[in-house]
Amino acid sequence: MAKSGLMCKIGPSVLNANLAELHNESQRLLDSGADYLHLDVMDGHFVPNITFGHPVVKCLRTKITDAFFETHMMVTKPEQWIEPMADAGVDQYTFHVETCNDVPFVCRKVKEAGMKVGLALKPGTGVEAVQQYIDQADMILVMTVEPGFGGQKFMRDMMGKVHWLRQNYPDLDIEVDGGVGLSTIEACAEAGANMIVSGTAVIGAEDPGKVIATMRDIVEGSIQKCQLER
Ligand SMILES: O=C(CO)[C@H](O)[C@H](O)COP(=O)(O)O
Ligand SMILES: [Fe+2]
Repeated sequence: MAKSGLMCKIGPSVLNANLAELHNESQRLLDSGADYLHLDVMDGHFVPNITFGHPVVKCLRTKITDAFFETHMMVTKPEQWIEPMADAGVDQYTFHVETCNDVPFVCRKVKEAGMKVGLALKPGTGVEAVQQYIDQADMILVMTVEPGFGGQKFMRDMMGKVHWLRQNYPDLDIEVDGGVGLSTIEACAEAGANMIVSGTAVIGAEDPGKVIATMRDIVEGSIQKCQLER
């Protein structure tokens, strides 16, 4: 039996939380069992919405020193924010290939700045847009909503991309983001996603810890099943 190091990781998004309480809300999610924080950065150009940038992330880092921070960069110029985000204490810099003229250059710069590289795909972008760069990335993010807003409906037809990536790259970290919760996690797990972003479904839950634990059980079950079949 082939052995894989694939791990399930649950990374809540604070996008729809009360951002006046960013530190407390983030800490509550980590105390509820989150493995990392998914921080949605929007510039009002790449997506029709604005959230926060590196100054806010830097402040949050002074309060939360030990958690893994991923920034999901929904910005027109991903190369512009590499240094500021590294300085803010970001661990993984996930940027969209649609807006990037030179993906290998940005991957290299992100690594040189000491961060992991995530490559993100909008729903309309096929996996062929990242295929040639997979060896330069630590993770591929398959968006399951149009980026820009939390609380949207999960796009089930994105699972074909996740499945294709998992079939071809058994040990790759594959993240899903958008509309993921208890009613959609099985589809994500069966397709092969191992990094799960969940915003509204976790933030709005009476017991976020229970939602995170249930999603983890389902994803870990799929990873085990997949390993047994290999
Ligand atoms: O990148 C995003 C939106 O562009 C968010 O991460 C995502 O939408 C999470 O929120 P929800 O689970 O509520 O959909
Ligand atoms: Fe996101």
